[in-house]
Amino acid sequence: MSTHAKQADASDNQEQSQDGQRFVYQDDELIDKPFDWGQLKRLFSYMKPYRKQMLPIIIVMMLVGAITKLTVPLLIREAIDKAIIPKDTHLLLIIVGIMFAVYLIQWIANTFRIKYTNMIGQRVIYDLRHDLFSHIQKLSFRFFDTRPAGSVLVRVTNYVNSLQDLFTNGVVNLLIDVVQLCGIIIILLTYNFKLGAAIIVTVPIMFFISTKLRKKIRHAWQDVTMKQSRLNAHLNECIQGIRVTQAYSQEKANIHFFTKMNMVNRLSWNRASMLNQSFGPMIEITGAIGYCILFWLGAHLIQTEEISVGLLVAFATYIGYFWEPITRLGQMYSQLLIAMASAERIFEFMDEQPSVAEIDNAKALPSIQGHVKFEDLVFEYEPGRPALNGIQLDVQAGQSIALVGHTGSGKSTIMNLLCRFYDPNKGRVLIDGQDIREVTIQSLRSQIGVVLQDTFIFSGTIKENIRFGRLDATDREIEDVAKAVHAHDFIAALPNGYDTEVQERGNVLSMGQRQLISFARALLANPRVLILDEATASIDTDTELKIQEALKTLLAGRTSFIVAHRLSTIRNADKIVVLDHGRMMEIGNHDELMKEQKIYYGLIQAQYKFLQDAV
Ligand SMILES: Nc1ncnc2c1ncn2[C@@H]1O[C@H](COP(=O)(O)OP(=O)(O)OP(=O)(O)O)[C@@H](O)[C@H]1O
Repeated sequence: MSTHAKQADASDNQEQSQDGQRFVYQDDELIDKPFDWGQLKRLFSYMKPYRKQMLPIIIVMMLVGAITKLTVPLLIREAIDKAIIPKDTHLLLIIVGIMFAVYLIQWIANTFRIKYTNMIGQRVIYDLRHDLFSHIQKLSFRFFDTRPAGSVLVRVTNYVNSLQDLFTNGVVNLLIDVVQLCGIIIILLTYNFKLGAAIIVTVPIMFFISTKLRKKIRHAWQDVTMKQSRLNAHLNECIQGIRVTQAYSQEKANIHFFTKMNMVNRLSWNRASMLNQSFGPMIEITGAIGYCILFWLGAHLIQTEEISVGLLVAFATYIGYFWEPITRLGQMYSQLLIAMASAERIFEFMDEQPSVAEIDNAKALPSIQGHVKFEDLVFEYEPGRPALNGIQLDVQAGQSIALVGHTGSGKSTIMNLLCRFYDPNKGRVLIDGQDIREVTIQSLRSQIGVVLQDTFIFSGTIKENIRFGRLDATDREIEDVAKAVHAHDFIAALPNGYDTEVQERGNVLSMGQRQLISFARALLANPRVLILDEATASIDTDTELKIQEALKTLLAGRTSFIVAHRLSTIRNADKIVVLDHGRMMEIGNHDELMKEQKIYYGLIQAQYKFLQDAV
């Protein structure tokens, strides 16, 4: 990034943070890097599968298109010199006929070329996006911990899109332009070296203007894109947080901030578009210089009978042809740089290895009984800040364990390690005596059910949301599990029952309803080990009772770990583990721990007091 751009950017960001103090957006750096051939090669490897089927057709069509285009001025010369001036109507008709045929061939060639380049372009983009998405799906939690969802999203959508142009037009246009430009230069120099050489002088000037000005224009458009993505990020945040905004009456402040961003966006667009508009006239002026040289020198050469009038007109037509490939070649370079930068960001994600990886000879975990053992676990999300320290726990198959402790004490982290979303820094997690790092991730996770506090409901029907637990479940099985967890009644009362569409994140459902659906989902999966992060939100007594009943069904016969908030759940647990700052402080059942009158006792006392105060 240039110093100027950096400064502008920094001051911009600062301005925004000073203004709002709330919204500060991190931008990807401006794209201005040296060309990376390795990256280009990797990118083009995506064209390999289509190399044999489509590329030959495209190249032939491209050559036919370029050659026919270059033939037209020569036909004009023939027409003027041999038919129009000598008044040979018959020959003129023949030449016009040939010209028509040439245009027809050119049109057919271009149509096919565009069709096939679009096809290749679309397929390459499809493959690239597919690979990127599949890879991201496999990445570990650590990856998502450090990246906002927005930045992942932008790479899968915007950056992949920005490569589309390169594959659909860029590459083929580059070849066409080079062939066309070389063809014109050869023709000009062959037909009249003196006149040809004089006109060609304008080529480097055009090229210089094109690349120099284009660079400025490119930066200006990148600035527009950056401002727009900030605007998008802000818009997204505002819509997601609209309830909080309205609850705190912050609409005015938000509108004010948005207006400023909108204005900055408009100004940057104005600048880019002004620069863009100045480009055309500058190239035209250079073209005009070419015409002046042509007509001045050309007229002289006609007088000395070195060239014919027809050739002069043909040369004038060729000058007209210069401008298109030169402009495009200038554009192409910046397009390539942008594409390379996008590719770099895409490949950066693709090269990211899941931090939780399978060992080479990982075997499938056989059907488990559910005996879980944590051996001296130590875990840090960030170096030097242990989230868990010396966790030692032996859980027999079928036991239920309640994990309690203050917020941030490490309850969810234990669950994360059991599911192998992270690997411990020290120690082991064993299931039925098997170290979970030695088995395949799929075989491990498929035998562990997880019900999270923030129940995720996908867009789709209620039925499909429950089926997420086991994709081959029948409708009957879905209804059975829903009945077992007491979700059937409320689902049946919905307008379309099990086929009712729920929007993204299940906004139309209440917290309790969402929980019941996630219980049904987990019950359908029928795992031997179940992890349950209880929702803290208080719900009405009726739903609370339903959830308790549902929980009984869900937990029966399974090894379960519950981040427990409800007194009823805690009381019924076989073992209660009390955590504090990542350490296990107490372990025992409710009565034992109450007798000890230590941390657990204090927590329960506090909860009772809270409940009593609330009544
Ligand atoms: N993804 C993460 N990256 C870095 N630190 C994290 C991450 N997740 C949790 N932590 C830290 O690890 C510690 C334990 O967090 P954990 O989520 O296990 O606590 P918890 O007991 O489940 O809390 P709560 O009851 O609030 O959910 C906390 O200090 C937290 O700040």
